[in-house]
Amino acid sequence: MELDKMDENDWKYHGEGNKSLVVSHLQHCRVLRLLKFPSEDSTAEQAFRHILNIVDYSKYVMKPLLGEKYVHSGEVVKLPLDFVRQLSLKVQQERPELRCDKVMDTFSGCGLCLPNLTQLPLHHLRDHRPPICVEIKPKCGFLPFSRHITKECKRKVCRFCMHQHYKAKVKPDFFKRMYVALKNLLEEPQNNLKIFKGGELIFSCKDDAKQQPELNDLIQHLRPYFSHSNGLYNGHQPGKAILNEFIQVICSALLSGGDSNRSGEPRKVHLSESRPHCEASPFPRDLLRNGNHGLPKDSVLAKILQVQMLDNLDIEGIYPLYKRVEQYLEEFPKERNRLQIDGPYNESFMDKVKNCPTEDDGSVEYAVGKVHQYRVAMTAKDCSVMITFAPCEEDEEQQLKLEKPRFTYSISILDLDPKPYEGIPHQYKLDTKIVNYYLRSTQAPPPSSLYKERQECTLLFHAV
Ligand SMILES: O=P(O)(O)O[C@@H]1[C@@H](OP(=O)(O)O)[C@H](OP(=O)(O)O)[C@H](O)[C@H](OP(=O)(O)O)[C@H]1OP(=O)(O)O
Ligand SMILES: Nc1ncnc2c1ncn2[C@@H]1O[C@H](COP(=O)(O)OP(=O)(O)OP(=O)(O)O)[C@@H](O)[C@H]1O
Repeated sequence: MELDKMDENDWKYHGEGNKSLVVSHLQHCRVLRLLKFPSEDSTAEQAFRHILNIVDYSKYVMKPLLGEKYVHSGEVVKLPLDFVRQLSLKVQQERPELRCDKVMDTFSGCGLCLPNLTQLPLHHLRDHRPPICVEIKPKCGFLPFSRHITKECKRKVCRFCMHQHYKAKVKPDFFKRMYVALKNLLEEPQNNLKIFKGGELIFSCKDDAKQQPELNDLIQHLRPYFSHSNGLYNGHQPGKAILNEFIQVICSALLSGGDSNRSGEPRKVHLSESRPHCEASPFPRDLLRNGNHGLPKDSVLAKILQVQMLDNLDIEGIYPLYKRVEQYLEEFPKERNRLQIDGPYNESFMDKVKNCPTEDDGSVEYAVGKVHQYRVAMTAKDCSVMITFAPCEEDEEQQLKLEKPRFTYSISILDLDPKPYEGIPHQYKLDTKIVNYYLRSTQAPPPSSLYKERQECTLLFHAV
């Protein structure tokens, strides 16, 4: 990619979230991630610093915690301003209305260049069928174990379920739901699930998607990849067989640990054996009944859960520590840099995350260490996982161990941006609102709404 010869016609709109907009190259397996801001009053300097922070945070903090193989930090590129402005005009009509409250950064001339993770590197492809990519957000579903928790319901119902209740929508949580969840995901129109084919979005459940997803269309897209399934179920429900196989492929990849095919039986990590489960979801109990309660140790989901669990004090335990840091900074404002409150996110920041004292000795160092850990956990609670697979030849190295057909695959974790220190008071208030709303609305509800709530918070199996 020659940065001085950038042409907006070589790029197309790929997707966006709350904080960034992504365009993909028409020929090369690259994307550009451009920041978005609430208005055009941010400075180029701020935007540049922000994007450098994103790369450093990914490289020095999240990558060592989550694993080299899953994280692609990308590189900051300086883009011609004219190119960025033209690009912004070009993509505007593609943007979902709900996301247009923010504008693309057209003033800093900076972007993040990353591999297009919806594609597979070309050398893997010896087949005419383009890669399929599934993107999910494995939101946090574990119950907090902190002694600082004041509301008993937080020990029984996970924040995820309560937040969904608060937002009146449902999102995926892989730790508890896996296979059944994927089925549910495909049918639930408000989830964070995207499916790409050859880099093109073919299925999206996100509420900002332009069209509602159509399961039958998805089955048609998937049919050529699972053609041997067509004869199953006596031909009555070939769509169901195809979806089942598709889900199996995704589950195998998510549980594979990247090298399970080389080391034999994947090792299990028993994360939930003696832990209580969210009462709003019957799924963990079902899993336990089947003895299937562990995640393989090196699997992407185990890695993410491990980092999410760095939040071991809960926001109720973190908020007083945040106030301790604030009080200290009021007295010693110059200490902000040494404590790396706003970065830089380098090895020294990582040291503070890793070597935070286990017991509160009343020091500001302890408070800062815990606040940093909390922010890292927040990032892991909001990241996305992309599983990209394509049919492969028998002798290819990284394969999913399925009888038939065989796929080559890659797994990546994306959206690993730092969560702002200033966001902690907001998180604290939000937590109170979520819990209070949950308590208010679940105390003595009419029978019909009780039933509805359980449906919303749990995973139910529906025939496809
Ligand atoms: O608060 P949550 O759990 O709803 O997560 C927010 C996400 O909503 P989701 O529920 O995943 O659709 C939200 O995603 P969407 O905008 O809904 O796609 C953002 O990721 C947000 O993070 P940030 O403010 O952009 O840094 C996320 O906020 P935080 O991670 O900062 O809480
Ligand atoms: N490297 C990549 N390769 C392919 N697609 C990508 C890549 N990075 C991002 N995307 C796509 O662009 C979308 C938006 O990117 P991203 O999640 O980073 O935005 P965000 O604004 O940070 O999200 P959030 O709303 O969670 O804050 C993703 O959901 C994904 O579909």
